[in-house]
Amino acid sequence: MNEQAPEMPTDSPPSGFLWGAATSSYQIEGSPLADGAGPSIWHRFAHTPGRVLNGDTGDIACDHYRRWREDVTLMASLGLNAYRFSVAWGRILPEGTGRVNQPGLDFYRHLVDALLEQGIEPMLTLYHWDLPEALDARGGWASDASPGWFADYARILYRALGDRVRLWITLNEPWVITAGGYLFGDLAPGHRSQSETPIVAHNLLRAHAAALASGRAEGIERIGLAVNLEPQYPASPLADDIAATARRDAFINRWFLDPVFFGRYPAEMEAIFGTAWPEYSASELDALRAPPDFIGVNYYSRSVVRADPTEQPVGARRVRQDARPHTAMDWEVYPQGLTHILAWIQGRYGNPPVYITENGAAFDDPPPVAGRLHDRQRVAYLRSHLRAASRALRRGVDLRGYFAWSLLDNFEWSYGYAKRFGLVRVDPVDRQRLIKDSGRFYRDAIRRYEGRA
Ligand SMILES: N=[N+]=NCCCCNC(=O)[C@@H]1[C@H]2[C@H](O)[C@@H](O)[C@H](O)[C@@H](CO)[C@@H]12
Repeated sequence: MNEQAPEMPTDSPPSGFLWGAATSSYQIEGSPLADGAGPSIWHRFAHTPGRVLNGDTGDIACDHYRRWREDVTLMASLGLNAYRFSVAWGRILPEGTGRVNQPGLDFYRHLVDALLEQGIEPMLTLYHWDLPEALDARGGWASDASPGWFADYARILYRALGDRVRLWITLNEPWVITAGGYLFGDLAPGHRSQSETPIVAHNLLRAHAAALASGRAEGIERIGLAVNLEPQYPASPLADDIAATARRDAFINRWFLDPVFFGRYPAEMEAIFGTAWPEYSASELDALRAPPDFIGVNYYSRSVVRADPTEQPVGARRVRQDARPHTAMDWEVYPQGLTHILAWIQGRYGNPPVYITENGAAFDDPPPVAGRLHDRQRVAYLRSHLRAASRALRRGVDLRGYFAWSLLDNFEWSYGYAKRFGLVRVDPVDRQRLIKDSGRFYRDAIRRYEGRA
């Protein structure tokens, strides 16, 4: 058996299924201030000593801002029929509001046109963490004005690209934006405030609702929300561990989806944040109800949970499953969790359309040999998770597509370039692209699934 051949069930996916790869602006583009762009909070954060491993920044990254034509050709050679990317807000509105920077709009219009010419469906994420620095100086996502800023920015893009982009995502991972940027402080803007955190989360939900409404007004029909979801499993049947697992499930998985689908927060949130949890009126909560046309699921791993009062604010911690394989991020490889979380969405939120908008793994890749890079662990990860997605399809989940994270090795936030998720290697010195075995595997899997193998 050819070890690269995908051992996957032969049941083919629904017609029109999207096979893509995903990236984000700050992680791949480089040239953060080119052609009139304004700096983002990640430009400042990365240039702040001690914030990013090895002092890495996104100043060059994958140099995609200049190599985007080459990268579109690369996507076509992989047989992708879709590509998920994000727009850098500061390229469009250097000050975050007000004056539009036409060269920024032109960059994304050229990219979209090149994708369409290759038969690749663009999926545009409006916000993937790179808030304009000028808006952070005005309070950022903690500001009551932030939903309006976001809706105005979204409207400019809907009007500029709405005739050629059919799939839109408002926010990428509001949980990570909130927890990483405002609670734990490992991501930009690097705050550590229990009182600020629920306010930021509420403003992000208001911003999603405002961008959805402004999209509807512009006739945009398919607007989603991308969330990182991580199934939580109790470490024991002890009541304390069961309760801790429910709290962590609310904190990670239901904090944002329940408001947009039900117009209410999970009951556990008040217990988690205590007096820092604001009082909300019925109308404030109902204003959060803004069900997306699809859910983007970013799946990486699961957690096995034990109660731990020292781990605040949830009073729960992840228990490492030492006997199981882990990625270079120390995340357990657990493909079953993908099937479980997709079935959970199906049951809880009424079987909405779903795209797996991110799934992949960082491993310490071996060096290339004779023009090949044998990333066996990543091939195994992809194979097992594509099979897990196939099992969800068999259970009737309305799964519309799969986007591998990531197309390219790129800037992995506070880890810099030390963690590599790409199907394609990017040389740290000259940024030359080299398709890894995982990229070849994915290409062959697409052909087989689409019956072209
Ligand atoms: N324990 N544990 N488990 C998993 C926790 C996942 C939270 N991080 C993400 O989802 C980020 C998402 C981001 O969109 C992308 O920009 C990042 O590059 C990838 C890789 O890090 C993922």
